[in-house]
Amino acid sequence: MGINLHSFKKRQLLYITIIGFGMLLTGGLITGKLGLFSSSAITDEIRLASNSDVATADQRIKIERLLKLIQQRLLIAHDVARWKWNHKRPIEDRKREQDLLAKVRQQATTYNLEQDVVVAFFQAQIEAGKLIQKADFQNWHQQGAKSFTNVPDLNKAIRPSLDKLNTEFFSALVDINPILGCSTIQKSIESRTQILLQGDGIDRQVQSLAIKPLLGRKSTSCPNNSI
Ligand SMILES: O=C(O)C(=O)C[C@]1(C(=O)O)C=C[C@@H](O)C=C1
Repeated sequence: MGINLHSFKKRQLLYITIIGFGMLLTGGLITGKLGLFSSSAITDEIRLASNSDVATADQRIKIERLLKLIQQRLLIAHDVARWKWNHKRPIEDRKREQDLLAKVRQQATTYNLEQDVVVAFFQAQIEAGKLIQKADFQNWHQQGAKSFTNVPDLNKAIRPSLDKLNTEFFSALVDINPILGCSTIQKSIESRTQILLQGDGIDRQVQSLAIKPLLGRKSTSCPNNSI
């Protein structure tokens, strides 16, 4: 009796599942055939509701390339901090920041990018890097850390490697710029950030500071998700 009841319940569940799938399938076919809900805004919403990352493979490559560059730049901040700790120099160097931002503002025109967007992006990278440096200093103060050995020179090695990254940043920004306004892309940047933008000192605050300018554009649905 127990066994019979069990198998009856199992069969009931199977029927319900089959009917459910059937309804979903016919529903999909009918809406597909009639072209109902075909506006990209609605499909985007449906996709977003079911999956937070619906970027195409090509779009993901662009997003990941940019996030990897952000990560690389942020991790260099530890070397900057070590050099400044050894040389008892303040974390902030306003002159260097101003020079750097003036340079990228100029470069933006060469790359056909909006100047203010580019400046905001690099400013965010500088601010995020400073958060990492400040956390390092705080830890070292608490630990009573001494001078570090084998630290690359700020002017001869570290700053040139930061500058070198800028060329790659521009190429990545040019690539991603046309799709930055898409809500799907913005969602994907946010979700890939949690996975890829990781490493020593890169906490949530640093992450969100670094990607904020990428999410600033008014979010619209992409007319065609295959851009
Ligand atoms: O070059 C430095 O001295 C750094 O500390 C790096 C950096 C940057 O991220 O580019 C960060 C903070 C300074 O105010 C200036 C520049």
